[in-house]
Amino acid sequence: MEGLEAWIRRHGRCEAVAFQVGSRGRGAFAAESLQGVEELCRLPAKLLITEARAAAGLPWGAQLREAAEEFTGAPGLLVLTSFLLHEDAKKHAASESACDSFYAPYYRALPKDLNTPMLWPEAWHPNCIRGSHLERLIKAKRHSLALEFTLLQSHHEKPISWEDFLWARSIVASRAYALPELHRCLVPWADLLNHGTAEEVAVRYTFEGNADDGEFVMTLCRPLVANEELLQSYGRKPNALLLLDYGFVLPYAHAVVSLPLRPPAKEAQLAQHIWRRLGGRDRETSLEVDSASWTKLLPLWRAASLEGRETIPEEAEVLTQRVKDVWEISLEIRALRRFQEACDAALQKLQPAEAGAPAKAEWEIFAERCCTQVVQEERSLLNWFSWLIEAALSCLEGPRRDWPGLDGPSEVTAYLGQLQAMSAPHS
Ligand SMILES: C[S@@+](CC[C@H](N)C(=O)[O-])C[C@H]1O[C@@H](n2cnc3c(N)ncnc32)[C@H](O)[C@@H]1O
Repeated sequence: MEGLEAWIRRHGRCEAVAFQVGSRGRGAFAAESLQGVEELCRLPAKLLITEARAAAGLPWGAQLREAAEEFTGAPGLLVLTSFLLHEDAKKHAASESACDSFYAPYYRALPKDLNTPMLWPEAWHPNCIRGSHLERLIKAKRHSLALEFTLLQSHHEKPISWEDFLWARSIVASRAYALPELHRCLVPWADLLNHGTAEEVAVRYTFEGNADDGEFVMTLCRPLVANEELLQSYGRKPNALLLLDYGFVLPYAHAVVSLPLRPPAKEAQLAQHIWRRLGGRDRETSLEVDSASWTKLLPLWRAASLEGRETIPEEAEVLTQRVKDVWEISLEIRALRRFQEACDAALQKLQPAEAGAPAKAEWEIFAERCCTQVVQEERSLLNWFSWLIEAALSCLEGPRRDWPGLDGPSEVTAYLGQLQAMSAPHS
């Protein structure tokens, strides 16, 4: 760390921060009590490994970028990974070994051992994640990593190992910033700050000036007492994504599940027409749903629940609009039942919470604890959906004595909105 700080001070500025190991691992702490808005670091552009600089530093940079654009939304992450491999950064991580790269002080401050699902052994598959959304995410990630590795191998002059690739890819996934001016980039010093919730975050950052000679500036945005940890935000992410890219979970973060959504029957022309107008796919798809987005799926479930008709009537556009809002009580009941069936099916697929062989290694105990928490959150979210649907159905189907004034679907929706606001599962 001293080498990194000396390097930063030679080229830019960093203030008032001490690096220590705390409850979140190594992190940045207030060296003294800090009041008001204070500049914590000012880093000239040349200290940042931007995707443009990485591409320029690789003989195959331009071709790799072009090829990566074909199959990933963030090609810069692959270019940065390739650059770390080309620079042999892993060899210098957490070591004093000789390195003639300009970024040597940064590489030496990088962690050698990481624990994210990308680095879990391929065969390691904890029982608790079977059937979960988390399992789908991990499988999809492994699949895309294999494709990325093949792409990098076809560009690098020297052979690269799978282990080195996974290390470099995990470093980039867990540390790269996305700055509007520079796109993806590694920012030495700043990337030592751990992640906190919106209430905990104590810094904000910006890039001033142009890409070649601008500066990355991090500022304090609330007072801190001495030794308090300085936290930044990695974005409002569900625990499944925090686990996937960063290898940790928060005690309170929102859960996500995937629910199967089946298109209406082929012969139900009107339903098919409305389904497609709403963006529904031709085949069964799994949609990611959380406690904030579930209502956006209701129109699709309504469309899928429409009774078949031979032809598309002239008023089909009007009907599409009605399906987006709440239309009629019987349709709403059928749609909610479909939603409930999808939740039940997803719940059935989850393993009992206590399943799983006892873990041995330290990384395994930690990984299994994180997985168990994420899957428990999925289960809670699915149970919460079921509870909401039950509340809605008893409202729509029952005598509605308890809720006088709830006469039509829109009142029911408003009522559900209130229930949702009061009871959303935050943990
Ligand atoms: C950008 S780095 C932060 C610095 C890192 N702790 C280090 O020693 O280099 C991101 C990594 O820090 C750890 N981390 C960040 N925020 C965390 C948190 N709230 N709880 C636990 N670990 C956290 C995770 O290992 C994550 O992959």
